Order: sequence, then C-alpha cells, then structure tokens
Amino acid sequence: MEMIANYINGELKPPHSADYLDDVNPATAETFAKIPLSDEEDLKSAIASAEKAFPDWSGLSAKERANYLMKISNLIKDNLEELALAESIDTGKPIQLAKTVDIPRAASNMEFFAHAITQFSSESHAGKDSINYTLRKPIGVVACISPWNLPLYLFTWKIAPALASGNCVIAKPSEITPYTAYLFSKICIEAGLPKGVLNILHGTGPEIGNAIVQNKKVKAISFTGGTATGRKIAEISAPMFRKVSLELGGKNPALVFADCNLDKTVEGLVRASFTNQGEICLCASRIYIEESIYDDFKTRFVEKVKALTVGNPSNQNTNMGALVSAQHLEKVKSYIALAKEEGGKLLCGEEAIELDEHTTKNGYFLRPHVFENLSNHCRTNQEEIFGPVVSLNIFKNENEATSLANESEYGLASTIWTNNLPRAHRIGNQIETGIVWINCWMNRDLRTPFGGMKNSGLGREGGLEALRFFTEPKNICIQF
Ligand SMILES: NC(=O)c1ccc[n+]([C@@H]2O[C@H](COP(=O)([O-])OP(=O)(O)OC[C@H]3O[C@@H](n4cnc5c(N)ncnc54)[C@H](O)[C@@H]3O)[C@@H](O)[C@H]2O)c1
Ligand SMILES: O=C/C=C/C=C(\O)C(=O)O
Repeated sequence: MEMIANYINGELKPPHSADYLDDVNPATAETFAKIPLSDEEDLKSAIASAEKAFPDWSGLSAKERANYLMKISNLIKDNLEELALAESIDTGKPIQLAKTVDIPRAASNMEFFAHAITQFSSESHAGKDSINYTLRKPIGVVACISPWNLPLYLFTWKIAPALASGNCVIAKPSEITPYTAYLFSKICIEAGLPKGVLNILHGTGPEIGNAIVQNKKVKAISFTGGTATGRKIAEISAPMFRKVSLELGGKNPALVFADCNLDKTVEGLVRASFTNQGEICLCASRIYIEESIYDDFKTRFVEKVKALTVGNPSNQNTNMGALVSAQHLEKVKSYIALAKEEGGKLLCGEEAIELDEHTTKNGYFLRPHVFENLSNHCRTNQEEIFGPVVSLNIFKNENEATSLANESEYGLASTIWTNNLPRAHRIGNQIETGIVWINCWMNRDLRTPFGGMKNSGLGREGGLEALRFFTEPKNICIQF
C-alpha cells in the first residue's frame, strides 16, 4: 500500500504523528493508499523551511521563477496518463475527464502564471510636482487550501500565482483526494524547485488545516471549499488583518428563454448539470425555463439525462463516475429524500446502474436526478447539494426569471440561454453572480476575474487578480 508523504524542505517526509488515514477509491470503496495525519510539528518544520527559502526565492527575477513553473508544467504534461489515472481513482471521476480537463488544466495553470508574472506591471501616477510609483512585493509565507472535487486543477490554480509572485507556500490538499498533490510534490523535486519554496502538508481540515489558519506566520490564505469553512477562516484571519481569498459554494441558476437554440441549450445544460457527477461549484443546479417551452425542454432534457452512462470511471465512454465518498453520497441522498418531502416530482434518477468487474456494488454511484414542481424557497432550491441533482422551474417573463435567479444567498455562476442579445446583456448586468456564461458553460479564459458574490466568496482569482492578491502594494512618492 502506498504511503503518501508530506513534502517539507524539498523532501518527502512521513508525518511526525506516524498516524495515517485511509485513501479510498470511490468506485470500489477499497483503500488504495494511506494519508499522513500531519500536526503542529510538521507545520513548524514547513514554516521554518518556507521562511528560510523566502529571501532567495523572492530575490530571483520573474523570469527565473517562471522557468521553474514551466519545468513543472512540462512535467505535468509528460506524466498526463499517470496523473489522470490517479485523479480518477482518488475522486471517482471518469478518466476521460481527468485526461482532458483536470490534468491539462493543472499544466496550463503553471504555464499561465509563468507567463503572467513576466508581463505583470504596477502603476505610476504623474502629478504636477511629484510622481508616484507602486511596488508590488511578495507577501512572505502564504497558504493554499483546496477541496476534493478538482484536486490538482484547483491546487495548482492557487500555488502557481503564489509562487510566481515570489511567495513561499504551505499547501494543503483535501484529505479526501490527496494523491495527485503527492505526485505533484515528486514533480517539484524532479523540476529542481528550491527546497522550502513549496511545502505540502496532508491531513484533515480540523487538525492541520486549522493549525495552518491559526498560525500568525501565515500572511495570506487562498482557500477554495465550503462556505462554512470559509467563514471560519475569515473569522480567525480578521483579527490578524490577514489577506484572504475565498472561493466558496454555489447554487447556480440557469435561465432558458423560448428564443434559445433548444438543441444546444439542452446539450449545454446536461453538461453544466452533471459534469464531474455535479461536483463542481459552477454546476447548474436550478434551471428556470420560460413557460412556453417548459414541456418541450423537459422532455428533451430528461431523455438526454437518462441516456448518460454512469459507472466504471476507467471506461472511456463513461459520462459519470462515482461520487467522492460514502459520506458525500449520503448527503446527496438525504437531499433527494428532502426534495421528495418538499413536494418535488422526480423525473429521472432511479434507473439501474450497470456495473462491471472494475466497480463493485459498494461503489458510491448515483444516477443523475431531475426534479420539478419545487418552490423557489424550499431548501432543495436554496442549499448547495454539490451532486447530480437539478430542479426544473418555470418562469413567465424576463423580470421574473432574474428575480428567481437572484433569490439566493449564493452568487457564484449563472448561465443564460437566449438568442436575444440585448436581453443577454441586460440580464448579465442584473444577475447577482460573479461569473455569467451566455449560451455556454465553463468556457474558461484564465485572464478573467474568477469568483463569487454573496456567500460564494470574497475576492477573485485568475490573471492579474491572483497576482495582486499574492503581492503587497507599496507606493513611493518622489517630489520634483
Ligand atoms: N468557488 C469555488 O471556486 C469552489 C471550487 C470548488 C469547490 N468549492 C466548494 O467546496 C465545497 C466542497 O469541498 P470540500 O467539501 O472539500 O470543502 P471543505 O470546506 O470541507 O474543505 C476544503 C478544504 O478545506 C480544508 N478544511 C476543512 N476544514 C478546515 C478548517 N477548519 N480550517 C482549515 N481548513 C479546513 C479541507 O481539509 C479541504 O482541504 C463545496 O461547497 C463547493 O462549492 C468551491
Ligand atoms: O468547483 C469549482 C470550480 C472552480 C473552477 C475554477 O477555479 C477555475 O476554472 O478556475
């Protein structure tokens, strides 16, 4: 059995506690690796090594740091097959998805910020008797904490800008899916990343995650995960006046107008609802459809959803694999029961799942569920489920559609499906989400600001926003 190791001061190390947690394959419910349960002692070593590495790392030129990131990016590409297989085994996601989305995006994250840092500039302000210019200095030791749904994708999305801008990093992947972060630490060693620049600590949120957040030597935290965890991190960080970037949950509305291209919309929304088993913070979960096309949309949507293949993640044709854990499966199932109690009518979801010799009946599989007839205020339509469950809802006109979409404590992403361009712009302007996709979903340009409003988070990642987050501006004024 593979024993995952921490990555501290450039070396792979067992945890100080010598305790481990099981790493489980969701398609079989079998343990395939052991996860270190790190503690304060591991954190102390990691912080000491990061502090020691900081003067040299921040003293390199942007180009020199970029070269390391490029080496890492290339090694991710060279190891695509191994990384994709590991990601699929750890998360239950289809291997095809890991091969075409997760791992290529991890390589792109490293490459993007390698380029971005060489193009990063700061402002100058010329006045009548003076000129001001702004320096952007790295902050020091910073932390990156990421979730289980897109493990290497979201881990590198934070680490890349933090390192590119000259910080040294303590990174913690999710204890539910730590394996590709472990492979990533081996890649960093192979790339010759100077020791201490990046330290990866494995373990649970309440233990090592909380220890990282409590530590005053950690000067900034970039976090992606649940809203409740984000709130805790904000509460602990506020008295320290520490910078935090929080990418949290979503309950993302999709607005379907009668003037949309129905074929493309149905196809797009099946993808938006059920990619990665619906375990993406950006997945559509509340679909609002204009009354006149409701029946037509429903028939076509349900037909396509029923045709999705659920099962063995290593089969090339699988559309949906297993949910990430037994606990998460139970949570999603409890929402399905709740939807029924709240008056929801189930349109599909209870068909049999065909398993083969690579999966077992113990695997955490669930077919995609589609409900209708739920009120906008019920818990099913308000709380984040983070699984393969969507609701179909009716609206009568544009104003009602926007109001229904905005009646939510979340504000991450929305999609609008229409061929009426002025309407698309109008709603895009009014809808309360940080990201609006029109006639598409998850079309990502890494230069754009990425993040949510309301309880979906604080701050933005992506492009220059991430480089600004990981640097401290200092203004220098010179009088003529
Ligand atoms: N907005 C986004 O970009 C985005 C992206 C992916 C996932 N998410 C959200 O993440 C959630 C699912 O992920 P999850 O269940 O892994 O979330 P989570 O909040 O339980 O865990 C996220 C990370 O935080 C750590 N953690 C947990 N408790 C902690 C604590 N007290 N102190 C410090 N660290 C702690 C975990 O170990 C993990 O590494 C969903 O709500 C989803 O919407 C948001
Ligand atoms: O589950 C959350 C997905 C987050 C996606 C990104 O952060 C991204 O595409 O940059």
